[in-house]
Amino acid sequence: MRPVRVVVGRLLRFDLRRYLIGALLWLPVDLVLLGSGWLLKELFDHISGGRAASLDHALWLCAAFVGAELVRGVMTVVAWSYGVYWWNAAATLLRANVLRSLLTARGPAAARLPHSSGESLARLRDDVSDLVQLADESVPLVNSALFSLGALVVMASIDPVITVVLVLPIAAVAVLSRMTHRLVHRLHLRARELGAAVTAYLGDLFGGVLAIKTAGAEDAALDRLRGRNRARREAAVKNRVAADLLGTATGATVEISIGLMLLLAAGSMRSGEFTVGDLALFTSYIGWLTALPRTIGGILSRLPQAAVATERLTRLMAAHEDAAALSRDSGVWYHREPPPAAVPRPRGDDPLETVEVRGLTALHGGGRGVREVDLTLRRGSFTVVTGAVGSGKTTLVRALLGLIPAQAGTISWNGRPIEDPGAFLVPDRAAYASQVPRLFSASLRENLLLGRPGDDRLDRALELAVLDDDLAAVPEGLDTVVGPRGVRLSGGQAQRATAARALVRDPELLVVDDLSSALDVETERLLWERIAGAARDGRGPGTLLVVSHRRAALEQADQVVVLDRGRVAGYGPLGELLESCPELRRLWSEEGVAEAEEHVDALVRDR
Ligand SMILES: Nc1ncnc2c1ncn2[C@@H]1O[C@H](COP(=O)(O)OP(=O)(O)OP(=O)(O)O)[C@@H](O)[C@H]1O
Repeated sequence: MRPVRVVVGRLLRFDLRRYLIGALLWLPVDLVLLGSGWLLKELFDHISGGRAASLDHALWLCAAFVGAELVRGVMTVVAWSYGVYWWNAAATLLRANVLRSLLTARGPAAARLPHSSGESLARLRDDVSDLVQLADESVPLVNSALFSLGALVVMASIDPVITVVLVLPIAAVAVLSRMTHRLVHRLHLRARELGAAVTAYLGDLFGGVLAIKTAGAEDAALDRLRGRNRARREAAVKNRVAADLLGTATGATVEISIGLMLLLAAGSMRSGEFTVGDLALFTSYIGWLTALPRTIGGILSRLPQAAVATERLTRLMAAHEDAAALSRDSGVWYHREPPPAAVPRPRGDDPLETVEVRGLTALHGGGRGVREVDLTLRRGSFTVVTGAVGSGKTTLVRALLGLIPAQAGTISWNGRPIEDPGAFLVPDRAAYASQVPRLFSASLRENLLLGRPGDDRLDRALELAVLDDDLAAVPEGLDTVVGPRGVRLSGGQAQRATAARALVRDPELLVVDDLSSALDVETERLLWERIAGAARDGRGPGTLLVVSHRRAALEQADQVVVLDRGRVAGYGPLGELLESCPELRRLWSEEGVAEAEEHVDALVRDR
């Protein structure tokens, strides 16, 4: 439970002033209750003739009671509205810390994310809410404890015996909550898990609408959704029934208490020791006295939920970050402007001379990947990684860039080992254009710059990525909204946009993962000619690491790395390898056939 204490403690402190103001606003709400009970007692004593009756006095008491209740109503609205602000700020803090760690902290973020984005979102929504809710319970806990103390003192001063007897059923509520909290927790957790599973599946469905339609799998997909929803509904009903049963037991306690009080008070009332006003006061306090055991029961049942939430959220963050980082006061910018973003590293600071990879082993869950790869990238070199499908090309470049974890090996920059490649090999030291393009629903300009200032680098990047002609064809040029909610670019355009996004960062090392899947031979040839030409003239990234099996790329290369089932099968200049490496010869001849076929197809199309 220590991590939960750390998170809740920090949540309470991060905006202490607002938290205290919120708590103080609730205080009168509970204290007015004490006063209302006393006013009721006075009123009923007057009406029942327990005191010398005076209509004026009774009316004043009525007015005071109504006034007190009005004040309580207004204070409830004010305190609640203010509390919402704190609640949201606390939730934002947790979410911002998780996102910050996912986006910036050391270590590959992909390894920390659950399999579906829907599940990640469900965690950011539900787990965060569980933690903030627990912290928020501290206010009713203190207030109901203060009210209970005050009420018990007042009641005991009137009739200590009845007070003690009344407390017994209320104590029973606390015991009941304690006894059932494991069950309630288990049911809650199950409902949460199944809810997250439905959210995750919906996310998959939305992402895969086209695949489902083209496979004619609509019914099967809906059946599966219904199945998951059924399980979720059953869990939700059980969860609700358990919570409501507990609530009903609490309500019944109040009625039992009132019954007990009537039985016990009957004799004293006849003798006049216990007045109608006392009865009114006791009745008005009893209902509110159950708030304390209910709040304690609620906190006890939330504690295990909060432990699960803390663990799940911490797992989304980098390995070295813990509950303290989850709730670190990194600032929530509601009313102020956030501080300016960190200024990119100035150029010329330790420029790339060599990047050396030694004994790099990066394996996926099934044991596939790359083993013991050695490779040296010199300033100004053009290196092509090639190999058959599944030979480990993507794994190699991603492990080099620290985007997936490596089990062994070192990567050095100018002879010095890089401790955390994921944090070090970033723009403008290195930029990566991945094989699968990812465009956001924003203008093409925003997609390429992603927060960088736009300058002449953008035009140059568009030209090097052979996107300049395509731009003329899209309706609003760089201002055209692309991505899932905009104009759909073709596969080749999207891949070149990804390449342009990497180029605009003006990196010293440009890493490009297999563009050939969506580019025709001629476009790819033009692209490598432009990029290699720019590297020679100093107008583009000096050092290139490219995954490709196309002749267009291989012909530009100073050195080629041939991978075969995760191991280096050949490493050197193209000419030498074509003589010494059978695997490259095989790939080269296959590629020649493919290019010839593509050429013939183009001729037929043009005719
Ligand atoms: N996330 C993963 N989990 C498990 N296995 C993986 C994962 N990613 C890749 N692999 C496996 O690792 C091996 C190398 O994959 P990789 O994507 O690096 O090959 P590649 O040479 O880039 O293939 P392609 O030419 O198809 O892009 C393959 O056998 C692949 O199935």
